[in-house]
Amino acid sequence: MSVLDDLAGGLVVSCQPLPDDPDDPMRDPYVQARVAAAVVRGGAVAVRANGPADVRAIRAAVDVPLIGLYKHGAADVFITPTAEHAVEVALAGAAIVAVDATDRPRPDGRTFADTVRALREQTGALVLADVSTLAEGVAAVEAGADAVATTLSGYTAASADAERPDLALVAALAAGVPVPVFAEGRYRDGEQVGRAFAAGAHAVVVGNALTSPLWLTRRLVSALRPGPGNR
Ligand SMILES: CC(=O)N[C@H](C=O)[C@@H](O)[C@H](O)[C@H](O)COP(=O)(O)O
Repeated sequence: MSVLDDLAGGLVVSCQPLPDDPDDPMRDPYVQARVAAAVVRGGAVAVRANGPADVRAIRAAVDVPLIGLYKHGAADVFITPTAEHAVEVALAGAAIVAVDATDRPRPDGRTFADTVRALREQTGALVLADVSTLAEGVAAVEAGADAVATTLSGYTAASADAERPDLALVAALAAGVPVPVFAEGRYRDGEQVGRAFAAGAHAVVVGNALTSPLWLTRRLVSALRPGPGNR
């Protein structure tokens, strides 16, 4: 039995500050650990978290498996861009490490397969490949990924026109790769989560719609403002 089996049919909650706002007041490991404790109390089967400090704090606060990632740098590939980032977040307490597995150049010039190999040599963590297309998912599994996630659909040139959330990619991956598929990215309500499971998702990851007061408030405030379509 792998830790992935424990997540089948479950809701994973991503507990992270907003990446595009360095002054998000939620950017604090203690705060993220309390958010994680709340979502686990509410029924989350796993928590996704960014960076060794948050992963360590959350690891101490909850008993569920952690999906760790390490956002770093300003290059296109910024979700766990190197093997060193992957190892660091695994050693902080992530049972599963999420790594960008898109076909874009990586900042260290190595391949996704190199990163998977290094992580395996140094830790017991599993690898969740964050992809934006079916082809990237197939390549990631060939390179050794234990699971794939639709996290980066809508964030790459190749997926700019994809639906949001990308249920078609969930269905294509579920039919096209022999590993668990995580539906992630822009899931906002229970109806969308249900559709992801119906499309073949192993688990569904929800972030901002559950864990970011900043994102939620900005969204509501901008909907209240008079403007085209809002009158
Ligand atoms: C593209 C990127 O950087 N995604 C990140 C991945 O960890 C997070 O910023 C997202 O919040 C997460 O994927 C969950 O998605 P949403 O918050 O839409 O439910």
